[in-house]
Amino acid sequence: MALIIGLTGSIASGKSTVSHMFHDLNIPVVDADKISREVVNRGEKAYQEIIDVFGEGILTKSKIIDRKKLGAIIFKDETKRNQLNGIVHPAVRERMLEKRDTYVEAGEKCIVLDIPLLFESKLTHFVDKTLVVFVDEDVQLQRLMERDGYTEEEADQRIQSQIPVKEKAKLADAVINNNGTINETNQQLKQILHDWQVL
Ligand SMILES: CC(C)(COP(=O)(O)OP(=O)(O)OC[C@H]1O[C@@H](n2cnc3c(N)ncnc32)[C@H](O)[C@@H]1O)[C@@H](O)C(=O)NCCC(=O)NCCS
Ligand SMILES: Nc1ncnc2c1ncn2[C@@H]1O[C@H](COP(=O)(O)OP(=O)(O)OP(=O)(O)O)[C@@H](O)[C@H]1O
Repeated sequence: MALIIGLTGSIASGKSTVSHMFHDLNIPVVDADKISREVVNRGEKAYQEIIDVFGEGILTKSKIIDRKKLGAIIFKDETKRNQLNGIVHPAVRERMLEKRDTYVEAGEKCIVLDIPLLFESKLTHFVDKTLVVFVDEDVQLQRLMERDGYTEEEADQRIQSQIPVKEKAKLADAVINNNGTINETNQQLKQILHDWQVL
C-alpha cells in the first residue's frame, strides 16, 4: 500500500521548495498547479469554457490564456474566482488522480499530491496524510511580493483568497515551519518522513 501525502500551505508559503526536497529524495510529486496550466492549453475543453465566461480579452496576441490578466480579474472578485474554479478544478482533479494511480501501479511506496487548495476544495479524502508548509503572514507577504513583483495590495488579495495558513496548520497531520532557512525546512521534512516511516 502506497502512502499518499497531501502537501499544502498558502500562496508562497514554500510548497514548491518542499516539493523539490521530495524530488531529491526520489519521492514522486503530482503538482496541481502544473496540471492547472496544462488543462487550459489551446484545444482543451476548459480553454473554450474560459473564453465563453471571461471573453476573448483574456487572450494574448497568440491566443493563449493571459494568466496575468485572468489573475488580475479573479483574485479581486470571488464570484469570478468561483466561476474559474468551476471550469478548471474538475479537469485538474481527474488528471491528478490518473497520475497518482499510475505511480501506485508502478509500485511507488510514497506519492505526494501538491495541492494548494487541498482544504478549500475539500480534497483531503484523496490523501492519507496532510502536510502543511507554514510561514508567518509577514514573511509570506514579503516573499510573495519579492518572487512575483506584486504590489502589497495584489499580494494581499492573493493571500486573502485562501484559508489562512495558520488555520490550515491546525487541520494538518504534520506542519513544517518555513520561516527559517531552507536547511531547517529540509531537516523538519526528513524528521516527519522518518516519523511516518517513509525514510
Ligand atoms: C488565475 C491564474 C490564471 C493565475 O495564474 P498564475 O500563473 O499567476 O498563478 P499560478 O497558477 O502559478 O498560481 C499561483 C498560486 O496562486 C494560488 N491560486 C491559484 N488559483 C487560485 C484560486 N482559484 N483560489 C485561490 N488561490 C489560487 C495558489 O496558491 C497557487 O499556487 C491561475 O492561478 C488559475 O488558473 N487558477 C485557477 C486554478 C487553480 O485553482 N489553481 C490552483 C490550484 S489547482
Ligand atoms: N526557507 C526559505 N527561506 C528563504 N526563502 C524561501 C524559503 N522558502 C521559500 N522561499 C522563497 O519564497 C518564495 C515562495 O516559495 P515557494 O515558491 O516554494 O512557495 P509556494 O508555496 O510553492 O508558492 P505558490 O503557492 O505560489 O506556488 C520563493 O521565492 C522561494 O524561493
